Amino acid sequence: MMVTTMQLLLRSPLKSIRLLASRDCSSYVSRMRYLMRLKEDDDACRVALQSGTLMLFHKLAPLLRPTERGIYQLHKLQASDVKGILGKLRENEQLLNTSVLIGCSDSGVPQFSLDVGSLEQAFVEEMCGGVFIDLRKAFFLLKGPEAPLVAKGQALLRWHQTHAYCSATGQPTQRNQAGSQRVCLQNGATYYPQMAPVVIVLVSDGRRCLLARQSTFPRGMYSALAGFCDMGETTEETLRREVAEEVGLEVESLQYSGSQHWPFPQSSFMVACHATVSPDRAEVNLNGAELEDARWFTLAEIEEALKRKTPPRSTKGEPTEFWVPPSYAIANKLILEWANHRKSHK
Ligand SMILES: NC(=O)C1=CN([C@@H]2O[C@H](COP(=O)(O)OP(=O)(O)OC[C@H]3O[C@@H](n4cnc5c(N)ncnc54)[C@H](O)[C@@H]3O)[C@@H](O)[C@H]2O)C=CC1
Repeated sequence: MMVTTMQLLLRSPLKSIRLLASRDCSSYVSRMRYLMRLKEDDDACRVALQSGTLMLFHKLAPLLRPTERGIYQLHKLQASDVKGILGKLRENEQLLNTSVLIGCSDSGVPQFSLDVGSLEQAFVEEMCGGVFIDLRKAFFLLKGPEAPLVAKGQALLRWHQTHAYCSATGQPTQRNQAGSQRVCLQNGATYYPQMAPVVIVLVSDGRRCLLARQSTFPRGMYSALAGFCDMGETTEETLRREVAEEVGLEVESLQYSGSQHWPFPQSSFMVACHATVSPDRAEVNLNGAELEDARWFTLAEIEEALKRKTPPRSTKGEPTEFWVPPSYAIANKLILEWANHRKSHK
């Protein structure tokens, strides 16, 4: 009797786990190698564009599509859809080639983003049945992995819009088809898209956590401390310096939590950590030039704030109570982790 591969897999669960793992891995590896090739080979990238999906932006505002259930989704188009719109407007199809490569879906479809800011906004919206929405608002509306995807798409387009000239020669720079680099036509210098590294830290004294607010924050919102890395600094050095500068405290220990690309106001690479200070050296000495307030919060206060999906508002529509950044911000993740840790160690 012939034994099929599937039957063999069913007989040996351990083997099947190994096989599935290696298949998943190879599909991830092949997708990453494919993207690598598209970044290196302009012709291959132009071919991929014809069968890939496109996220449209208008002056950096992403195109979303309202669904029947009242939620918004990223509106993904094909190259042929965009060509149709360009044809109706009698615009040159070359605009399509200004798109940038963002990634590759799980099923291996390449993803691009394109800014159609030179076209009439209302016409494109009508043609696509979507609406261009400011990125901050879009972040609130999108669910799951769509928010980071749209942030990445916008960040790369923004970088190209602001790096059309070489900072050494003042001459135009030329991009590759994927949009992963620009080269100065005069001196050959290569420029790569950049993010500014930022350390964000949730400080705890073991019992409470420290949150702060700037005067520019929405009313009532407190967040973890954050600061840009100085040239040559390590994560640990930035973290210790920022905590000392902003609230006058000395960090005793720190622990890495995670990271996030943050598109506001421009691309930052957020490195998130937890840190502790000694409870008998926890008196805040505020740097009023940077912060409006910094306070210690108890677990009960934090749990209350985490429960609120939207900030509580007065009749005039202004937030009235303390609230924390929404779930898509890594500050929220830090606060949630701290609360869970405190609950399990009470
Ligand atoms: N995703 C999240 O959960 C959170 C993200 N953030 C982000 O972290 C970043 C840093 O936060 P803050 O220090 O509060 O920001 P901030 O925007 O108040 O910047 C503080 C100062 O840093 C300097 N600065 C601005 N851009 C810089 C750059 N690219 N490189 C070096 N220095 C720069 C300026 O002097 C500025 O006044 C901001 O982009 C902010 O949006 C902050 C809190 C939460």
